[in-house]
Amino acid sequence: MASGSGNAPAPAKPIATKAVTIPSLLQMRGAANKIAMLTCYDASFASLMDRCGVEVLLIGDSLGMVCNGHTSTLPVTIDEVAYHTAAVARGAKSAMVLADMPFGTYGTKEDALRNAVKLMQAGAHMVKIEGGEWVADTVRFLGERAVPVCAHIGLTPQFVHQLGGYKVQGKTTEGAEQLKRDALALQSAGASMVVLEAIPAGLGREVTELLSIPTIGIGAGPDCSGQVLVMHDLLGVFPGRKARFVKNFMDGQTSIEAAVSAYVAAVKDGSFPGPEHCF
Ligand SMILES: Nc1nc(=O)c2c([nH]1)NC[C@@H]1CN(c3ccc(C(=O)N[C@@H](CCC(=O)O)C(=O)O)cc3)CN21
Ligand SMILES: CC(C)C(=O)C(=O)O
Repeated sequence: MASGSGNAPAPAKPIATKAVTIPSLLQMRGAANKIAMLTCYDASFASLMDRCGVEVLLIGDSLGMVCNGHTSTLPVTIDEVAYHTAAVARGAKSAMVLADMPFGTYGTKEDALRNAVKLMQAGAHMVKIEGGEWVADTVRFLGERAVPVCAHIGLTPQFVHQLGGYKVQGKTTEGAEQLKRDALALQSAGASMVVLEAIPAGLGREVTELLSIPTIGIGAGPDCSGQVLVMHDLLGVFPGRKARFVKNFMDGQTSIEAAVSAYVAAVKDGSFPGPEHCF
């Protein structure tokens, strides 16, 4: 307790008080200051997460599963993501707003630009695209037209039918080599960040060391530049099967704010993910 503070309680001080930007995320990566990302779908949670110091709010196409009860992300439309993005953008003060490009919205570069513009005009600061080397041209095309891109490789849920389920990727030597080629191609194309989903922890570390842009892991081990979770998993309210990388941060907490703060603290101090959350 600070002395001489009188009777007035100290006002709750938000951790992130300055706008999170692409340069500030790059700087965090360089300083080994872990980046905390969470999915977010509405203004009230955006405000809460922002106050708790979450640096990036992802309007994930997971919204089709956690908000709408679909069994995959494929039914999600660009207008649905734009609607939730506008809500999150109204609630966020400092956090970066990152919006997912849903299934079927970036098949051609022209489609990608037209749809990304909808998300940027709804309030996104960056869009996320699933795919490797083969989407690098799209990443470059968007970047050249003022749309920053976060790439997403490893387990890419829009490919669920080709992958045969939500399975760990990059387990074979060939798979791991392809993932590294994908990561480098996406960085060269101008990606500002890359999400690594459900890959062996060692590969998550290797890809992070290979790149100079931030890597954000979900089931990709503790050595990524940051971590992301679906908020319904963090709060223990998703009724479906839990992936290995999920941790319920409500355990032992009495408020959502405390749970989100515990997540941010655990990402920052490196205690999340633990070995039990890794592949
Ligand atoms: N609530 C929720 N959380 C998520 O993380 C999430 C969604 N929904 N919807 C979109 C995708 C789907 N995701 C998933 C879903 C399941 C697993 C899963 O159960 N994986 C197995 C891997 C099995 C293996 O190959 O060994 C696991 O045990 O974790 C992984 C990612 C991630 N995303
Ligand atoms: C699981 C995260 C990374 C995501 O892409 C989503 O929420 O859709």
